[in-house]
Amino acid sequence: MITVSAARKSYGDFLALDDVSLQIPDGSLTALLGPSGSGKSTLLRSIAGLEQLDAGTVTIMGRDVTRVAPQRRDIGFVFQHYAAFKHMTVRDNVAFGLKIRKRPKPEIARKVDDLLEIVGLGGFQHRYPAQLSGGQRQRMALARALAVDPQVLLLDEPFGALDAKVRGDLRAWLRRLHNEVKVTTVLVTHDQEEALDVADRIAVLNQGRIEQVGDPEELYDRPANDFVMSFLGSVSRLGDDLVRPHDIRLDRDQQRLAADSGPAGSARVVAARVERVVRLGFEVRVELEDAGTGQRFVAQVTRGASDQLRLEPGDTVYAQATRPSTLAAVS
Ligand SMILES: Nc1ncnc2c1ncn2[C@@H]1O[C@H](COP(=O)(O)OP(=O)(O)OP(=O)(O)O)[C@@H](O)[C@H]1O
Repeated sequence: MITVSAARKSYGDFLALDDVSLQIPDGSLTALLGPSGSGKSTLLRSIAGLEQLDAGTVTIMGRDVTRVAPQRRDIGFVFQHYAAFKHMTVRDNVAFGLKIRKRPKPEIARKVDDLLEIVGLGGFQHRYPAQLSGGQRQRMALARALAVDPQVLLLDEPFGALDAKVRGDLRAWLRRLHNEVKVTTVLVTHDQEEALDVADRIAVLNQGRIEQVGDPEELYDRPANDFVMSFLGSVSRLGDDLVRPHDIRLDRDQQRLAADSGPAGSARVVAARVERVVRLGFEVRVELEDAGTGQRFVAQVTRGASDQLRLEPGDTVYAQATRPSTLAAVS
C-alpha cells in the first residue's frame, strides 16, 4: 500500500497540493486523473521523492519514505519523454539498473530476456533507441523500470507523446502487463478515456485537491460532484438535470415518452429543436436546443433509433433523461 497523508506542496505562493490524502492498494493500477495543472504530476513526483513535500507524509509498504531519496524508495519511474541511453542497445538499456547493482551476469541475462519478451521487444534487443518507434521506446522504458523489481511503478503520461492508435494499443498492453506482473502501479493521465480504460482505481484531482477516488464504474455511475461528472465525459444540462448524451431519450410523441418513462420516473419531458444530426459510425449524435430555455444539449442515440425518428434539422422532438443525475444542479 502507498499512503499519502495530508500532503501539501507550494511553488512560491501557488498551492499545487492542498491537503491531499490517498491510499493506493497493493497490486492496483491507479490513475491520477485531472486537468492540466491540477497537481497530478506533483503528487506522483512526491511519491517518487523527486519533489519534497512542505507538509504531510508518504509511506510505501508501511515504510515512511517522506525524507528518503528517490533511489532508495524502491520505485520504477517512466516519463512521457523517456531519456534512453542513446549509445546503448535496447538490451543494455534494460540491463543498466541490474549492472549498477552488480548482479551476477547470468541472472542479468535471464532477467533481461524475460522482460524483453514480456514487453514484446524480444527481437529488438540489439537495436539502438533511435531505431525504435515511439511506442517501442516507451515499452523499453517500462522494461527498464521493471528490471530492478521495484515495489512500485510510477508512470507520468507514459503514452502522452504518441498518436491515438499507438496509445490505444499500449493501453491494452499495459493492462495485460499489469495482470501478469501485478506491481502496484500509479499512472498520471489527463485523458479520462485512458483512465477509464486501463485503471482499476481512479483518483480525480482538481486544483490540488482530490475530488473523488473509486473504481471506474463507481466514478462514472455515481460521481461525487459536477466536476467529476463533467470530467469523466461530456454532459449537458437538460431542464434541471446534468445528463450524459447516452442517457437522453428522444421521441416525436410527447405522450409516449411521458407514459413510457420507465426507471426515469418523473424526469421532465423537454421540447427541443433539432439543430444538427451527425452520424458517428454506429451511433448518431443529435445536437438540440431546448425550446423553452434556448439551452443547447446533445443526445447520442443508436442508428436504429435515429432512423426510426428520421430527424432533420429544424424538427421538433421531445427529450427526456433516462438517468437524470442525482447531483444538485448548479446554475
Ligand atoms: N517546479 C515548479 N515551479 C513552479 N510551479 C510549478 C512547478 N511544478 C509545477 N508547478 C505548478 O504547479 C501546478 C501543478 O503542476 P502539475 O505538473 O502537478 O500539474 P499536472 O496536473 O500534472 O498538469 P499537467 O497535466 O499539465 O502536467 C501547475 O500550475 C504548475 O504550473
